[in-house]
Amino acid sequence: MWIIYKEFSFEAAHQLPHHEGKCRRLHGHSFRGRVYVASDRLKTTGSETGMVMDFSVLKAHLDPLVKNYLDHYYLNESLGLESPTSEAIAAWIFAKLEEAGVPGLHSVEVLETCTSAARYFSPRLSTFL
Ligand SMILES: Nc1nc2c(c(=O)[nH]1)N=C([C@H](O)[C@H](O)COP(=O)(O)OP(=O)(O)OP(=O)(O)O)CN2
Ligand SMILES: [Zn+2]
Repeated sequence: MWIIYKEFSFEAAHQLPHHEGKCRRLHGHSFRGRVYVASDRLKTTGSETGMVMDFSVLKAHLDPLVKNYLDHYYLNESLGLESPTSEAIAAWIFAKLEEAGVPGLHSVEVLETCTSAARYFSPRLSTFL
């Protein structure tokens, strides 16, 4: 079994209206993230020979999401989430990539700060934690 990932990053603002502390206020982060793809085989033909998937394929899926919804956006609005926690953002990105048909999509991780992150797994892989 192999698992590969592609990292992405974006600067964005959000607020968590239910939070009883500082995160209730409008604030921003330099978010970082990783999209993970898993496979039990490597490609045996073409330019992706020896790969689970070319990293550039993942980048091509991520770039429009970053450009159109994530980078320099107010996430409550751009993602249509009342409370865009790291958990909710990771699930939102996962759903978009799943909708786009990324094969072998395993999980999406979103790091809000250097020390805080959430990772959303496909429900199909709920036993794969
Ligand atoms: N499970 C979650 N908890 C919190 C989230 C979240 O998305 N999921 N988000 C926040 C806030 O948005 C906050 O900006 C980030 O939290 P935190 O790690 O507390 O940030 P700090 O930089 O203040 O961390 P320190 O370790 O205290 O420096 C809150 N919780
Ligand atoms: Zn925050």
